[in-house]
Amino acid sequence: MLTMKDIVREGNPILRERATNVELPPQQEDIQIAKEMLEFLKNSQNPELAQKYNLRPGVGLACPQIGIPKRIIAVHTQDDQGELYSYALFNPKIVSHSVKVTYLEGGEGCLSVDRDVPGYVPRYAKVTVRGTTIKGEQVDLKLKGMPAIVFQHEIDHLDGIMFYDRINKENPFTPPSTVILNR
Ligand SMILES: O=CN(O)C[C@@H](CC1CCCC1)C(=O)N1NCCC[C@H]1C(=O)Nc1ccccn1
Ligand code: NI
Repeated sequence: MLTMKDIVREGNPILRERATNVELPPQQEDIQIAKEMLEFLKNSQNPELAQKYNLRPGVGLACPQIGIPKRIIAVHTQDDQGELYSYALFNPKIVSHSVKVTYLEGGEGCLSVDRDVPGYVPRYAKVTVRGTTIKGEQVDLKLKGMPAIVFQHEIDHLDGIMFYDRINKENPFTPPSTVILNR
């Protein structure tokens, strides 16, 4: 099982690389990786297991974070209606998004970042994410709220982008507003 020792931390160049697409249909090796990533998230959200194995609770994980530069992500989170979003996706990409931008009030963190980096992280309020599931099916996930934010955080990892890259340098707490460009 994956534990925190498997999570690479900032400074490791792999977090700044572009991860490579996995071959489709997904091969056994990649399916195994995806399953272990999802398992880690479930374990990390189980108080007994998190304590027993000293896991930091995670709602998402990207393959580069376990030292493998492949385009595989796992998400295990709830939306504000309490609906569970539990997915492992191969080669995920945002195929459409809202103009509207949102952000987590408390800012974001990262299991690969052992420090607090305050500030609002602008995210699209709604996204459609296309990817391939462990079963080999292509899905288009229409997401908003927390799931939308988590998927965007994970897909950024596949392109070597860390959450703090998106925080406004001048004023980290400027609420990211959607500027409709004046034509
Ligand atoms: O790339 C993936 N990662 O780095 C794990 C991150 C991913 C989330 C950060 C913001 C959006 C996606 C993660 O899950 N965390 N970041 C560090 C703190 C703990 C944890 C977290 O935010 N937990 C949480 C948040 C809301 C509700 C419940 N739990
Ligand atoms: Ni992260």
